[in-house]
Amino acid sequence: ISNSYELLEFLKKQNLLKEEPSYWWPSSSDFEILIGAILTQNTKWTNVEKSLENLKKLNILNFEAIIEVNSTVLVEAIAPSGFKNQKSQRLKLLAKNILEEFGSFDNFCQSVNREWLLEQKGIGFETADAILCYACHQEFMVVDKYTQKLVSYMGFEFETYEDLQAWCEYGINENLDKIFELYGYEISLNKLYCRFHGKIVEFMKSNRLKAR
Ligand SMILES: Cn1cnc2c(N)nc[n+](C)c21
Repeated sequence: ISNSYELLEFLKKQNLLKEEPSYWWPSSSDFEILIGAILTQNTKWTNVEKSLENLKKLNILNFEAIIEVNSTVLVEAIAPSGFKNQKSQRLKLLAKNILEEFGSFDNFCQSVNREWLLEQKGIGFETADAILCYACHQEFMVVDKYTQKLVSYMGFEFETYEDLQAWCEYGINENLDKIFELYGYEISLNKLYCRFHGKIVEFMKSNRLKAR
């Protein structure tokens, strides 16, 4: 495997997403993905699902409710995903800033850029790209520790998050015609990034690599 297109081709053959939603990241609303992207930091996805379940029961998966809800209630609701005090403060602040700056979730998704997100407390490259890609459906690919591990198995080493991201995005963009053949239709670049990252995560979680 010499580029990210060949990696995608290899992963596609494993049918890793057959049980998964078409954009991989599960959600009944894109707003929920914004919250999940913060909650998933430094914890297992199953813990995030528990926190999201709690938030759904409280019916507070919207900006106004996240801002208004009593802090202790929010802290306890997101406790399963860890760092509950820090993450609840950051969720409230982010909801407030987005409402002030963009007025609505839809306008946020159309207008927000990576720089604005990176200025928000508690949002680094991976969280910003997860929000941009999965919640806002903009053309950014998420890379993470799973991606790092998989490409280093293939003999690639990258100094930075953005070098790894560039390698993943470049191979895809350079081979779009072959990818449309592979998928049998002109899949959007955002959906491609969503699924490619999802395949990498599911592949690494399936321990197929360790077994080899
Ligand atoms: C959405 N999402 C984010 N991180 C995930 C993970 N590790 N495993 C599975 N899913 C669905 C995830």
